[in-house]
Amino acid sequence: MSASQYLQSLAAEDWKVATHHAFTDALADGTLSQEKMAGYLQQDYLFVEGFVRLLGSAVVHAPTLADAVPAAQFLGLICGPENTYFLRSFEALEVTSTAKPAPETRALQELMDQARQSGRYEIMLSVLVVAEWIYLDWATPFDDRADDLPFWFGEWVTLHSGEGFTQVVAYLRGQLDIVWETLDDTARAEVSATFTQAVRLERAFFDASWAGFTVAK
Ligand SMILES: Cc1ncc(CN)c(N)n1
Repeated sequence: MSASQYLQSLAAEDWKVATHHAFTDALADGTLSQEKMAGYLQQDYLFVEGFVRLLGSAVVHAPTLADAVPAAQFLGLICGPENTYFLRSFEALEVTSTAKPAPETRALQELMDQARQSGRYEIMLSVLVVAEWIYLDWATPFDDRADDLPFWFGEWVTLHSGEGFTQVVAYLRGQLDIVWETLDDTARAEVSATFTQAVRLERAFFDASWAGFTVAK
């Protein structure tokens, strides 16, 4: 078992709920209300800012150029097509791009800030791996439906599935698997705690999205 598989197994219950969630099921079959989608995207856009800073920091801390390049390319995707997707969605759903962070969003923002400020590559990777791997897991089974949905649903599935995104997750997991081998028991325990907390917070974010965030108009 790889280190990333081992870490996933530590959070098996939250992982299962987060990747088979009523919220993402409804999103992918197009039955999610526009109100809930708008609220989710507004909160998620607040997540993206911290995520970009964290991913940028991982680029800085990658041991070699070869290790940094895939993360830097992924950064371009987030700041390009994904950022544009958010802005187009806000316009189409007729809501503003700015909202007040909900408690579940703040918890994720704090975790990302802590990971970035730790200055430790393995802690940064723990949060990044969870964020992207969970999305790959829930979105992949719906990959073939994306074209039949309004773009704010369909493109969200497409951005988190397919060959390119599968490679992003494989790269992030691979980096974590490699660095894990260099860690002592204390550092491994810290990575495990960060990883399981990240899974818990991702699940809580979907739970709150399904309950419905207040939408800023
Ligand atoms: C909360 C959250 N976690 C992960 C992802 C995937 N990029 C996201 N958009 N939002």
